[in-house]
Amino acid sequence: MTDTETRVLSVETIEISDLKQIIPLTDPERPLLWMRKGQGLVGIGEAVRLEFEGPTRMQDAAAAWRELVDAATVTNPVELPGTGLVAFGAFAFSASSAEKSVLIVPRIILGKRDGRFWVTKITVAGDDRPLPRLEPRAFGDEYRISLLPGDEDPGAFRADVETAIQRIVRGDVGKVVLARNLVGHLPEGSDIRRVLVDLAMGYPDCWTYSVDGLIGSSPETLVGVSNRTVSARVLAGTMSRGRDADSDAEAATSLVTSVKDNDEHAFAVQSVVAALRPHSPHLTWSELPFALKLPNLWHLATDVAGPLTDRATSLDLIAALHPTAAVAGFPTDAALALIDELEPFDRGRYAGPVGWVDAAGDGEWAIALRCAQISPTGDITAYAGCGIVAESDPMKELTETKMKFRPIVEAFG
Ligand SMILES: C=C(O[C@H]1C=CC=C(C(=O)O)[C@@H]1O)C(=O)O
Repeated sequence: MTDTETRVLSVETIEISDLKQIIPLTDPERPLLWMRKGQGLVGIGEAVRLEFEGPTRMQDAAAAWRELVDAATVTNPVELPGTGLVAFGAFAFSASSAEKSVLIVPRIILGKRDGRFWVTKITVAGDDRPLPRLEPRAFGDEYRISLLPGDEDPGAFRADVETAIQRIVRGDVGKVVLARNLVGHLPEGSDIRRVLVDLAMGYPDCWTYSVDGLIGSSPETLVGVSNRTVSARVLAGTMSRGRDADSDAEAATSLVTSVKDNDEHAFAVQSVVAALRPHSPHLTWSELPFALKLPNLWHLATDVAGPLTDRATSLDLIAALHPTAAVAGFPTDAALALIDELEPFDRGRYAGPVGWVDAAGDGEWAIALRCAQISPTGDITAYAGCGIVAESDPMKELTETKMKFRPIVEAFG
């Protein structure tokens, strides 16, 4: 349902004794999923769909969500994060994107967290359709899909990085994040949950998500809000994993001591802290970033956290944070202008916020990285980008995009 008239929802969460695998429960062709370390949420069906676009898409979503929540009757004795009324969301990176931003309230949500399990059923006043069945569905046929260069070949991407470096040296911008894309096609009727299982098993410490055709495994928490506490994990600065234990340790050491990567990282931390401070004046974070190990690469990482001193919801905070310097650059406006000039494609929801929000406004939102968008006709577009600073080397940045494509390329292949 996409009209603007406020829906009256009736929501009931009950605790259940067990829930094994959650991915088989969601829809094979339009799965709704949010998962990390084996726990999370799946949605079945669509009770309400709200669409947004333009420069105020996140603020509009925050306002629409407040209205929907105010009109809902919620029975929720479980009171864990992710229980009661919840919407899954995915937002376009750019204010001028042709891709819609969405909040989707499923008809049924199943969740597991800290050894507890629940089912939430959501009905819309006047909607007499029976609720979808709540049982695992067998996986569809296996498939292997190759993803090939999309709007630019690797040489053109390297040339863009070279141009970006010149602009940085000239002083137009301090850092810019440039991305490229890969494309492929998913045959009709393919079971997308196969890719999600691969991502969730291969990258258990990342957020594996699927919202309205946007799928991926992101290591970066844009913002989490729980019990009036805000948290974020800022990533920027990347090194490939070593082939053996010694070279891997060396890779981690060279990342944490790299001036180029630390510069790139500092921009990203500053942008997050500046956006969150008005809502959380007593934020804390470590002075030096740590090396976060993923199966395909190392990242420089900083965890930021603090108590919220206002009534900001997680949707208000994604509006305040997006786009961070980890996905746009710094200063933001100059970086966005350079992205518009150099990237020959619409990023869609790549590098935008993806996650969920509940009735209290709490939620978990990642930056949509290591992802692909699957269109309703099966076209797949995968994205990966890199932070460019004055010391960047175009060839190394191209190699970095290849490492960042790995989760998605391997999950489809
Ligand atoms: C823009 C991406 O990664 C960002 C997050 C972590 C490390 C990054 C980097 O080292 O460039 C990027 O800022 C991407 O994966 O497409």
